Amino acid sequence: LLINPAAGSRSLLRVVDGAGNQPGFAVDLNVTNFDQAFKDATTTYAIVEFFAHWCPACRNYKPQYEKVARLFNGANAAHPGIIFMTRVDCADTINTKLCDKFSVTHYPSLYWGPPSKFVGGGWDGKDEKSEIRFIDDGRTADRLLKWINSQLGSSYKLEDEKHENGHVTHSNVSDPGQIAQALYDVEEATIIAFDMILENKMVKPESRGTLIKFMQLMVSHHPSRRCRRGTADILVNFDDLYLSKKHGLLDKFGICGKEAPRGYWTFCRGSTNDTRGFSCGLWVLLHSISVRVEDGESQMAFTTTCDFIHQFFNCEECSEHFYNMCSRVSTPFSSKREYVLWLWTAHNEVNKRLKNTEESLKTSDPKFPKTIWPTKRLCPTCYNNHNQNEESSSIDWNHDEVFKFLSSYYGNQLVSLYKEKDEEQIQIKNNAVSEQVLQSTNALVVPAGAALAIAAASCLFGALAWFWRSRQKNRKPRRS
Ligand SMILES: Cc1cc2nc3c(=O)[nH]c(=O)nc-3n(C[C@H](O)[C@H](O)[C@H](O)COP(=O)(O)OP(=O)(O)OC[C@H]3O[C@@H](n4cnc5c(N)ncnc54)[C@H](O)[C@@H]3O)c2cc1C
Repeated sequence: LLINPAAGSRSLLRVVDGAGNQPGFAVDLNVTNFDQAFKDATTTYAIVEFFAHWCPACRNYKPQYEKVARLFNGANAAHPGIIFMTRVDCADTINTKLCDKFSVTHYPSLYWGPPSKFVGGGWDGKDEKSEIRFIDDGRTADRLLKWINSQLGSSYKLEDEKHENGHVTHSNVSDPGQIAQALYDVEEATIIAFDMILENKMVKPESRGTLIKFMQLMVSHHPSRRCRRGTADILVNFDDLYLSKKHGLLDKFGICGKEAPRGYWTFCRGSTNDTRGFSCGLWVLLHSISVRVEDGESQMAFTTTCDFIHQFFNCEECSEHFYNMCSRVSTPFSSKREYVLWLWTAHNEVNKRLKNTEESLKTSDPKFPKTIWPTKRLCPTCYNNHNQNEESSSIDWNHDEVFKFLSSYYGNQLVSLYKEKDEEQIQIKNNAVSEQVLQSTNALVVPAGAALAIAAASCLFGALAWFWRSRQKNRKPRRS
């Protein structure tokens, strides 16, 4: 029996069950590995199917369950990082006590909950507050997926396929719908960026302000709701966490909360593990912030991003080259359009440079060669001259169309797909954050961080943008 302890990771192993059946997508667990598997799971939710191998209905149910597990488990999952799908054979005597703990009375029985709640957990059907729930309508694949969709507010379909990087030669010229998958990558890139900053102890007195400003930008304009909220939580506690050197506490907070998936790349997955990933996710983060800022914030977003990349992106060549491009800007940006188009042009300058380097050194990802972007196929109207070769050194761009395209691609196509936490939890968090604000006396944190965090926790992001801007205008000079 095989089980990958990093249950949610990309390399989830297929399992051969005791009866020598074909490997499946659902992961077979037993009492010896049950707790560990859920401790290690990086998904937001888990499902456990309790079955008995002698039960004919369970044998018939297995292909149904597998159809759903295919969507969420394994290297080819269409929706990785969301649900860890498992099964336990209650007819195996070593599992008797485990099945008793979940009050399993008939087979198959399905349970749903956050992975951590299954660790040492159980279910007796009486505790209404239990986060583990009995799935009362999952008898076919269709019905189980419908039940899942009703929980998550999602619209997954049994036919969904992984955004397959390899199915066309030039994947980055293909399906515009793929960008919807990028939200998880943006979250992961955010987590990695902040992990690196902490691990490498990159926050110095001279770079602290840049980090705070970038986090403020994220609180208002990160496309992921849980990253906005996680960042707000950290900002509120920023002084405690950094000045008191309690860096370990940051793990407790999590820049994108604790539920954001780790170990997956979907939109940014390269054809090998050492291409794409983080740097692609970082670009998508920067673009998605750029299309969300207000006109009046564009210059601040530009300088903050330039400083952040310069001080915290620890690819030296990348950060220096990017900063050079920043330094060439002589007139302050007065509109979001200008900033969005500048970032797009800067990215294309990097693409152009890397295209030559990668071609000569043969280091490109064969399935993702660098191109001037967007290609004609992705945005035909971005090109004034439809006959012009995309490789041409001076493409006649229709900048209005490019701006429209970028605003949609990185804006409303890139949004949080998961369901909001329940209202009660938000309220608790909201109260906790408000408490912090009342107690805080730090001039920097209160206006810039805590106030944002309250709004973030309340999900009032429209109000937040207005509130923040008015604060920015009225902000008193910092205490030295
Ligand atoms: C700020 C920054 C500077 C970098 N500088 C360097 C460097 O100097 N040297 C180096 O070797 N690597 C550099 N990198 C890494 C490099 O740019 C790529 O991220 C990496 O090679 C992975 O490429 P990719 O194929 O995933 O596409 P990426 O270039 O990472 O792009 C990610 C996605 O963004 C979209 N995209 C592509 N071009 C544009 C555009 N012009 N505007 C908007 N969206 C676009 C595409 O959908 C693409 O798949 C830098 C990364 C960043 C974030």
